[in-house]
Amino acid sequence: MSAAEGPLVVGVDSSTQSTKALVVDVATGRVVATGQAPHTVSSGAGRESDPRQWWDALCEALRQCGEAAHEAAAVSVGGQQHGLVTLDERGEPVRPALLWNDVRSAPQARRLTEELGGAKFWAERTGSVPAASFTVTKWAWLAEHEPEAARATKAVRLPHDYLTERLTGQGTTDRGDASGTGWWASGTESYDEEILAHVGLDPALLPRVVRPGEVAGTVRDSHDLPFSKGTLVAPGTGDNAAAALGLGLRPGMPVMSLGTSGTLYAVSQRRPADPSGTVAGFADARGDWLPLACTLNCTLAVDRVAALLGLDREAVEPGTAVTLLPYLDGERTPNLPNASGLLHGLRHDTTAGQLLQAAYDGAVHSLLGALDLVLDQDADPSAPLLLIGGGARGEAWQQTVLRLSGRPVQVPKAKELVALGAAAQAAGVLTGEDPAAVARRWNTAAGPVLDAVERDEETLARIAGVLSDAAPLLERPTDTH
Ligand SMILES: Nc1ncnc2c1ncn2[C@@H]1O[C@H](COP(=O)(O)OP(=O)(O)O)[C@@H](O)[C@H]1O
Ligand SMILES: O=C(CO)[C@@H](O)[C@H](O)COP(=O)(O)O
Repeated sequence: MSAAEGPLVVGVDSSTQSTKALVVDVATGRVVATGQAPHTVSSGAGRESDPRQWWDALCEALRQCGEAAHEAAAVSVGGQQHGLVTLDERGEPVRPALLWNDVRSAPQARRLTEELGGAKFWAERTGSVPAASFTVTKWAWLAEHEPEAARATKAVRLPHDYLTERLTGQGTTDRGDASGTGWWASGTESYDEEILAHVGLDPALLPRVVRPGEVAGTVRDSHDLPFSKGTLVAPGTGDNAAAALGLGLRPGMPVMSLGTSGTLYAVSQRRPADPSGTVAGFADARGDWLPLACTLNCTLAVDRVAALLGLDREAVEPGTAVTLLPYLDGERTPNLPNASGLLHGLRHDTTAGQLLQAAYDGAVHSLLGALDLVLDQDADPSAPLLLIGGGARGEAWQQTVLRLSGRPVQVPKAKELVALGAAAQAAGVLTGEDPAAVARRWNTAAGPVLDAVERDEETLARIAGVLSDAAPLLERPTDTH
């Protein structure tokens, strides 16, 4: 491998299942070294992870990157959104973090929405109607169910803030990740004191919101740190906002990300405020907006169905009239936190491969319903849908998205767009460039475009019909939730 042409930067993706780190050459975008280490997430009623494990995974991923990581001039961390990290006076976790896909705070989400002026108030004030994923509902759950833990909390952080702080020693966040808390007012771009007072959270416990392009700090002097002292640390952001940077996204370019979560989003210059709650009105990491819909059941749910059927994930068969709503973890889009998986239309001649195809269809249907909502009205309807995340590598996912969207689908060759976006942000603080322009210079979105096929309206209508007819069942809690 030839020597790097420019300075090196590190981009990190600390997502739900693992941490990935890339060392990237700023001049060319060439990935010089990579590393990856897994996390564990609790099963059962909640979804929790120990933040210290994210740090250990980061150190391990960087160790795998070798000497190149030590040579990096700047680093940035992208992380799974929304998770509630509670720290004591020594900066140690009070308890494991409550993750974005933990639906135990659904009652608090409903209650907060009602208590503070309803869905319209929340959408206009924070950009989003809080669902169980939002940090504010998790804090309300903690205060109600574990008041001693809430009292012991001396700092509240998001996952990417926690890792950034361990690098710099300073509590910081950015507008992209702050916009997923439910306590950040999108109109004024500041913490919302009324909402914070309502949930009994002292604003002094929150991190400073660093501006796009501003340096969050430098790597502090500590023997366990994998970087050289003085390495610049960029603000970092939530993983979806990082991927938007990593694609060099412009308004009108829709993205579907297929990972633990399914997400569908676009960049917009208009501040979103959807009172239906389908679209979250996130900020992006540059100064624009990132209207986004998110599902709780994506690659893990479909892989689980494949495992139950004893099939390889690619062993799908066409021609099904079966509907499978794969809501194994409850669901956020549509907002059905108590739901479980539902199967309708099973016949003697239904094959296992058709059942598997129905799981893919159900997962993709939930996301595509938000496509027109995340795009600006003047967006070109024939622009390709960018497909990213681990699932984008799968033929069955690609073909399902192609058939149900009716759009061309572009699959970027670059695999780790969240980590690349973080690297582009790190490059930005080093050179003063716009991170999205850095990513465009690196040509990160390049990849094959699959031609559009006629949209499968029949399947979309069948799934929508089952969803609507089964509403009372899907709202009913099952024993394990
Ligand atoms: N070739 C593939 N085909 C389909 N799915 C894949 C493939 N490779 C990985 N995946 C899926 O991608 C998921 C991980 O995606 P990723 O975007 O890394 O997740 P996250 O960021 O949520 O941790 C796994 O659940 C796995 O099922
Ligand atoms: O909650 C959301 C977005 O609102 C999720 O997209 C999380 O940010 C988790 O991301 P992955 O680990 O699936 O990438």
